Amino acid sequence: MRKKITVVGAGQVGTTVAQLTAFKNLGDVVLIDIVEGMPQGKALDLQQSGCLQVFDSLIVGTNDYKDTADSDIVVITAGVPRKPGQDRADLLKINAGIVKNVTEQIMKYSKNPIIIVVSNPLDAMVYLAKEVSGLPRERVMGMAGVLDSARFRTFVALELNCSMVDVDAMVLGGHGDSMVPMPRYTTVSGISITNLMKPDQIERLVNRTRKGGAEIVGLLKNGSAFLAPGASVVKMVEAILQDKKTHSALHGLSQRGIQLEGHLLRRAGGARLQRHHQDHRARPHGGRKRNAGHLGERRAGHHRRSGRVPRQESVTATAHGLRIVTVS
Ligand SMILES: NC(=O)c1ccc[n+]([C@@H]2O[C@H](COP(=O)([O-])OP(=O)(O)OC[C@H]3O[C@@H](n4cnc5c(N)ncnc54)[C@H](O)[C@@H]3O)[C@@H](O)[C@H]2O)c1
Ligand SMILES: O=C(O)C[C@H](O)C(=O)O
Repeated sequence: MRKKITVVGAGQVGTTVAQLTAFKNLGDVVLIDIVEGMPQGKALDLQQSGCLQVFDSLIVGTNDYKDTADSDIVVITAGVPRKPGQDRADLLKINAGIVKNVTEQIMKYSKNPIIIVVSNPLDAMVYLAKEVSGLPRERVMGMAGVLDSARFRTFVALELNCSMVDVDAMVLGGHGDSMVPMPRYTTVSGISITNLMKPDQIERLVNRTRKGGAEIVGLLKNGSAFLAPGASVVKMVEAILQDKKTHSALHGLSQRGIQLEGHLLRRAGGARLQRHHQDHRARPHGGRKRNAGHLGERRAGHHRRSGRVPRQESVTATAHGLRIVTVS
């Protein structure tokens, strides 16, 4: 049976996901949006590239959730992107309504899909989709780890003037300024960048990675990144459908089942939040202060050496005074 991949939201990210999914022949694609005619037009356009790009995936554009029935994977990109000067969290109210509605519609027609959430603020939207769908946590995940790691890899490769393919990077934590790039476990052909770069160089790249999305929003002025995000989603789709067991799948799946304590509650008001006073920043070159980035790095390092995939990583995001628990 051919796999069925539904992409909700036929905007910038959704269209890129549909196109790359088809180009890689990963299965049939359903592209759904609330705007009438638009997903149909894009689907037809994409279908007509099949004989040129050599794929035989069937591409359906629709506004009707019946067409999404029995999807194996559903990618949720529906929602508003941020504008320059906005934080991802500013999208929470509007996108929470959209993601809730989309998840309810999806679950009417697909019993046991794997959901990959893209809409921002990512961690909160993953949590919402998991709660609304009622699916087990391993079937609801967000796309961010793959993208954030790809950005770190790119910046390292550009800095060292080496091939991006030789760079392996790890970024843990939520998709925001509190993300934790891990320099000691970021390598070029197996050599840690802490042996290849000066501390201030690394700090610059870590900060650029954390602000990677905002940098592109500032340049585009009307919308946010979509090419690397689309490619990141398709990397995850491919890893899942082909059970690739690659570490880049781990990056993606490390976002799986994120439980974001307090983010939604904080907006709802009145919730008691866990506040942590530790500095959340990763400290690539040590220092006496133990912080969340360091602890996360250590734990991940231990698991890497022992060959085990970390079952659970805790990362403290002091930016919002919240505790994010990432379960993989
Ligand atoms: N997780 C990440 O790393 C990452 C990366 C890039 C973008 N994003 C987020 O993904 C979202 C989409 O970004 P984009 O650039 O594709 O935006 P876009 O505006 O180009 O596309 C969004 C699409 O969603 C559609 N939509 C809105 N409400 C809908 C609904 N109820 N049902 C179906 N479709 C609906 C819109 O009509 C539009 O076509 C944004 O929230 C953005 O912040 C996240
Ligand atoms: O920055 C954004 O708002 C979009 C996305 O989260 C990204 O990191 O590119």
